[in-house]
Amino acid sequence: MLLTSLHEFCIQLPKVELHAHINGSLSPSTMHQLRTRKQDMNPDLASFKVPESLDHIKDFFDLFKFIYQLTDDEDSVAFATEQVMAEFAKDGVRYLELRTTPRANPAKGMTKTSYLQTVTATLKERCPQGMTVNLIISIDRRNTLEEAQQVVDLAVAFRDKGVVAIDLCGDCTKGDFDTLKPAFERARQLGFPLTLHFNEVPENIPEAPSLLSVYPSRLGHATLLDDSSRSIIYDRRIPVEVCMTSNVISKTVPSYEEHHLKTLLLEDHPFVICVR
Ligand SMILES: CNc1ncnc2c1ncn2[C@@H]1O[C@H](COP(=O)(O)O)[C@@H](O)[C@H]1O
Repeated sequence: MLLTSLHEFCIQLPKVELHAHINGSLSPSTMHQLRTRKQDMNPDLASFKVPESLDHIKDFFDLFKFIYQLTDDEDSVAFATEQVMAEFAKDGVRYLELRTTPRANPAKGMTKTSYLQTVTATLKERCPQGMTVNLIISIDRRNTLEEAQQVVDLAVAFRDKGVVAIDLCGDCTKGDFDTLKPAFERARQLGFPLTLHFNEVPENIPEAPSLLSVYPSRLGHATLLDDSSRSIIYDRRIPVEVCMTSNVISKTVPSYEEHHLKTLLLEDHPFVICVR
C-alpha cells in the first residue's frame, strides 16, 4: 500500500503502548457519549470539558473528579474500556497494557471486584482483532495501606485474567510512599512486576530511594532524575515509560524540545515512548 504521509506511516506502524490509564485515555468522543448517557441524572456534567492546557499538574488530578462521574457504573466502565482499546487499535497499537485503579461506587452497586470483573471481561470479549491487551492494576498514592493491600489481593484474584503488573499512580503531590511500601513488597514477593510513577515533581525526590528499594521493573515518567536516583536507575537499566504529551500538557516539562527523552536517548538508557 502506498503511504501518503509521515502521519499515515506513523499510524500504520505496529506499536506497543505500555502506559495508558483507562480513565486517563478517554477521547473527547467517548467523554461526549458518556456525558450524553448521564446528563439527565447529573446536569453538572453537561458543561464539563477537558481544557487544552493546564497551569499545574494539580489541576490535572482535579479533572478526574469529573471524569469519574462519567465512569461511575459497570456499564460505563465497560463502554469506556472498549472505546479505549478500539481507539488504540485504530492508531496501530498491537500490544497494549492498560492500567486502572479499582474503584467502588456503592450508589450504583459497583464494588472494586465488580469494577475489575467488568474491565477484565471487556478486555477478553471486546479486544480488537490483531491486538493483545493486558492489565496493570494501580495503587493510588492516596490509598491507606489497607486499601493498597486490598489492591494486591485483587491482583492475585484476577491474575489469570490478564493482570501482568502492579502500578503506583495518583496525585504526585499527595500521599506517602513509605506508608504503602509493605503492599508493594508483598506484591513483589507474590511475583508481580512493579511499575511506579517516579519523580514527576520536585516533592517526589526525597522518596525516590524508597521507591527504588522495592525493585521496580519499570518507572513511569521519571521526569526529574537526581544524581543518586540516576545512578541506581542507570546501573540497573530500569526502563522508563516516557509520557511526553502528558508531561507537556501538565507542565512538568516545559516543551517537547526540552523533554528528558533526549537525555535518555543520548545516554543510551532504555525507554519506551507512551502516551499518557
Ligand atoms: C500525569 N501523571 C500521572 N501521575 C500519576 N497518576 C496519574 C497520572 N496520570 C493519570 N494518573 C492516574 O490515573 C488515574 C485515572 O485512570 P484510572 O482511574 O486508574 O483508570 C488518575 O486518577 C490518576 O491516579
